[in-house]
Amino acid sequence: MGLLIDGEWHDKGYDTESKGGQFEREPTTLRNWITPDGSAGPTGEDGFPAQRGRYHLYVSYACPWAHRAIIFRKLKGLEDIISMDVVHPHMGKDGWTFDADFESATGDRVNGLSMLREVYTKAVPDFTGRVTTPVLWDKERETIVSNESSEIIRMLNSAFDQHGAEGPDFYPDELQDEIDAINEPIYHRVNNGVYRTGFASRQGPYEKAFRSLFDLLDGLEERLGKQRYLVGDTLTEADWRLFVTLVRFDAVYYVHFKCNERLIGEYPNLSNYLRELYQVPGIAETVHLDHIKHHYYTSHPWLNPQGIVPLGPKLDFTTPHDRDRF
Ligand SMILES: N[C@@H](CCC(=O)N[C@@H](CS)C(=O)NCC(=O)O)C(=O)O
Repeated sequence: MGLLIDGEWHDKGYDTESKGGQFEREPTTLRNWITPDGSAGPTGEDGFPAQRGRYHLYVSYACPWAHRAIIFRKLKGLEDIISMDVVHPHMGKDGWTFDADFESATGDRVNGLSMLREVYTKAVPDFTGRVTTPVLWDKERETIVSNESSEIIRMLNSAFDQHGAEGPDFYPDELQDEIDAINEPIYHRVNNGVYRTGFASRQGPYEKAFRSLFDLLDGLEERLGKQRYLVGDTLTEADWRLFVTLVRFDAVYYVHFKCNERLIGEYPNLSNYLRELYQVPGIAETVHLDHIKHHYYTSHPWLNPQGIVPLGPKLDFTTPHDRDRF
């Protein structure tokens, strides 16, 4: 694992010690937007109009942030409109690579590169920052549109409506305030919270992140006992953002990140909700537990020095759920 500084690769992990043992995720910096007419979005520059065949997603099947983008590409019917390549699940001293010797890892079929960091330096030769997935690439301008998943999913949700996108609107105008309001704590305390728990390098920050995570999971369990989805009876972006963490939880976060107060399988509402989302047509094929387990258990040697990938647990998200009671 490492990062680019002025375009040069440095094999360096996360610096939690200078932050008192806390893990802090660095903000993403490449934040342009694809828009229907190519005008500028809320951040970044203009010149990225929605077009069939022009854009490409680089993803990891292991990564929850990339998983959001994979889900939106699938549910919005964009698979023939936006192409996609999948990195190797192991993130070692070179960071993400395009080695294709793992089931469903594709290599780089657009730029023919061997490491994801080369995609970054092709776009920004003096790039400084972590080399993260997902990356939304513009084949025409040969540059990165965005590496911020929360914004990529908003583009996929609405920018391609005139170019064959289908499926529901997961961020409808009338629910935006409520969606934003629930996304905020879920991002800090659950999506990023599992990382804050797992990457904490001192006891105090670990316990703080752990408590904040499970307090919110308890709150979500209660909320989902009263309504079908996070925002009433409409399946929205907020649910997909939570789903990607829940689906990894029992296989990885519970053990590897020491998030072990309770399994998701032990929460009646959260586990039924997780199964309902998993069973939405198209979603199961976006979930690659082999990539997920291989990535986490082999890519953080300070947490799991031998890199043994556990064989369990036995998980079955296809059994019936009870969410149609709402
Ligand atoms: N804010 C980014 C975060 C993406 C992210 O951190 N991805 C992880 C994989 S799960 C990554 O590529 N990490 C590489 C690193 O930290 O060096 C997003 O949501 O798109």
